[in-house]
Amino acid sequence: MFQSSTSHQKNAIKIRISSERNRLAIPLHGGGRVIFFIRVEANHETMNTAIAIENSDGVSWEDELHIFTLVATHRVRKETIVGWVEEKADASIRSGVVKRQLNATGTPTQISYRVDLLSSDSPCASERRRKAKLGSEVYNVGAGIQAAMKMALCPFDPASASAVVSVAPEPVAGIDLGNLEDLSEPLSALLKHVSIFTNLISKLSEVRKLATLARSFYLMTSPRFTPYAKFACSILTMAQTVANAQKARDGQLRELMKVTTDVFVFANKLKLPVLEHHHQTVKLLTLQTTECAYFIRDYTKQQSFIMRAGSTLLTGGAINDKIAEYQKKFKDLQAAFHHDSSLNTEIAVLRIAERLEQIALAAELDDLPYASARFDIQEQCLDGTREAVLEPIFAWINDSDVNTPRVLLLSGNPGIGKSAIAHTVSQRFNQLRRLGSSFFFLTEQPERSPDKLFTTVARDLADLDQGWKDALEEVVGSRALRRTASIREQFEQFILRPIQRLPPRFGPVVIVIDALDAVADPVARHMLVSILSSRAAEFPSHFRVLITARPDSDIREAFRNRDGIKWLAMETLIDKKSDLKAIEELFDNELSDVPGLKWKDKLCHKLVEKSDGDFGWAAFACKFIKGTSGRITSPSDRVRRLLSKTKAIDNIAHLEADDSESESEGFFHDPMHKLHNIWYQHHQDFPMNVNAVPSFPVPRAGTPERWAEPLMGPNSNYSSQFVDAPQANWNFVADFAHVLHT
Ligand SMILES: Nc1ncnc2c1ncn2[C@@H]1O[C@H](COP(=O)(O)OP(=O)(O)OP(=O)(O)O)[C@@H](O)[C@H]1O
Repeated sequence: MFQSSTSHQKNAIKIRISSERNRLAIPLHGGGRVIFFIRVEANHETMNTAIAIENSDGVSWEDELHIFTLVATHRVRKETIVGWVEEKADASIRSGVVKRQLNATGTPTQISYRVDLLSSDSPCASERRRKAKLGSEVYNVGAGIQAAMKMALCPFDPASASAVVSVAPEPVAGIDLGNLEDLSEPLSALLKHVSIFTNLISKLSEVRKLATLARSFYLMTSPRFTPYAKFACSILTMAQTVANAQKARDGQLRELMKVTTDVFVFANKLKLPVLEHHHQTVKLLTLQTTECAYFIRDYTKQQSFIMRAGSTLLTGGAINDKIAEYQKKFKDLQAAFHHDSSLNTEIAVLRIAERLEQIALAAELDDLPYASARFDIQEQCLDGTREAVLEPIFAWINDSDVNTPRVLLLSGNPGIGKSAIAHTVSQRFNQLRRLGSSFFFLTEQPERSPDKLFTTVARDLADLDQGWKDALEEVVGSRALRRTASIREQFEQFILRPIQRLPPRFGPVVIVIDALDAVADPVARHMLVSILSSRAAEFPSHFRVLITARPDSDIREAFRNRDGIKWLAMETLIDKKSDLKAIEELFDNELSDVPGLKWKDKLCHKLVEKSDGDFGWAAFACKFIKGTSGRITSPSDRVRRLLSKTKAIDNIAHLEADDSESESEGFFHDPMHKLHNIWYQHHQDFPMNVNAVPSFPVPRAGTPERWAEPLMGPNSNYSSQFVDAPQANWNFVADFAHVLHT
């Protein structure tokens, strides 16, 4: 094992490991596929190299590890240590390739490795510099614990970060600020145990998923532990970097980390069935750790934050009280494991609980128009799906860099799954008590109108945060103002003004606005799009506003190349392979019990292929196959029916014709959805002229001919409705008719 000397600890060391060809003669037990990997241990942390498989040349790795100690392991069904080397990482081993005999193998086995000091222009060093310069670590939250560990353990190079190390501020009264370097050790230990825990509960999630998936597709209530544990790890990792880079100390914070670590050490010793039994406590533990991680990250990072807050409510006393509350919560959680009881309390969150001073006159917030337009737990992404889209969104939310764009536009074509993402993000941050507000526009629900957006957001924020409530009550002023219908005035008075009065906050506050494209009123839409795209920078740095929309031309134009805006196109993020796998799982769970349907049958697997990764279609297919009314009664016939038709929207009408009694609600039954899809299919652009379209009476069932009838026949009752429509609509009508006939 390499023993790192103190003098080397601050340097990044690269270890390149490769076995000597034909020399890794390790006795294999029991046959089967043998996988080799190298486990490296350093400072009580472990990590594995990529997997290698033996071939005629032996086994070799080309991997870079930025830590010091090394153990080689060999896995035959279960993990077995087949040999190791132990060595001091002194100058002698940095003189080129080193060959060593592995200890503890039956047959003499040699491996060779090289240890290099990283040059200052190596990717690792420049990556570290880049991140240090940004002042925060940007992590792909979902990339997994190993990645987080890798980043965390990349030894800190003071030279590369010195340009950005800030000078510790004067201590604020009541807060013991000293040398933060002292925090890196407890933080490291906490990170290690959170990471072990993440791996542990990922297995638990698997167990739970089986049970969950057996339930209805739409009812996804499974506790989603792993993402939070990953959050916590990633956020703690950021804190660790900052803790390394800055000079301060806080004994209480260290104590909090110790208490938290103790809980994880304890929890990590529990067996899976026990954790399964305590799933509510496990969930609370992961949520509480994430909340605590935000606190530790921002506390260690933002001395100026504390300075500014010092004069208000974030005095040392308030922070100390909160740390004590966090500690108590963790102790309660540990006790819940001990006493076989479950905790049903909410997590402790640092909020400004006391009232702002000098509030002139508290106004009645009920006067502010409010729309019930929040997220719906049943509309979330199917568990484990769309991680490739969710992860960059979580990383953006958790990025503590003050320059992070406040607004993220997630664009995507109709039915691609934008709203499902918006519901998922809302739900996850709601559980963390960090969802400021969520507003889902729906064409068919006009009460979710644009002139209620900002007032609803303002009231939701007031429910979340007493400080916001105070600030809002103070600024809303007269009744006339509270009832203003001007979107701009609402934004300025009910969002921006309270923001300016607020002291800084710990951790992110997330606001989700879904389906901006569904705002039909052109004047209101123009105003909303303009405000959201041009005034993003006025939100405070911990605000994250996620907006989803189809890529209509007005939205594209407004959000393109704007400061403070991040734009992700869903099409570029989707991982089709994993979508297909998730759809297969969905079909498996939904259809395997359907009487008379042999799910394992090739026919059914063709459904997966046919879905082409489209969750909307997959959900529709399940519903259709399980339907009990209509002319086609046998589920297998229904499958055949689905497979015999193209996936084009118009053929769903055909299916309905044969099964006219089948459920008529749902994704493909929404006439507006169909019309938008057909428009997009032909123009690759939005918007179509939505004003004329709602008046089009799309029959809920019928053959394509019947659908086309109102458009095609000059004497038709319906076609007269289009006589006054602008030319653009005639183009649309022509396209629509064309699609129906092809
Ligand atoms: N990851 C997912 N897991 C389960 N269902 C999904 C997923 N993604 C999408 N769906 C389902 O697919 C259908 C279409 O998704 P969604 O409404 O989110 O699309 P959209 O991009 O918002 O469409 P639109 O632009 O028309 O509003 C819905 O029934 C939704 O529940």
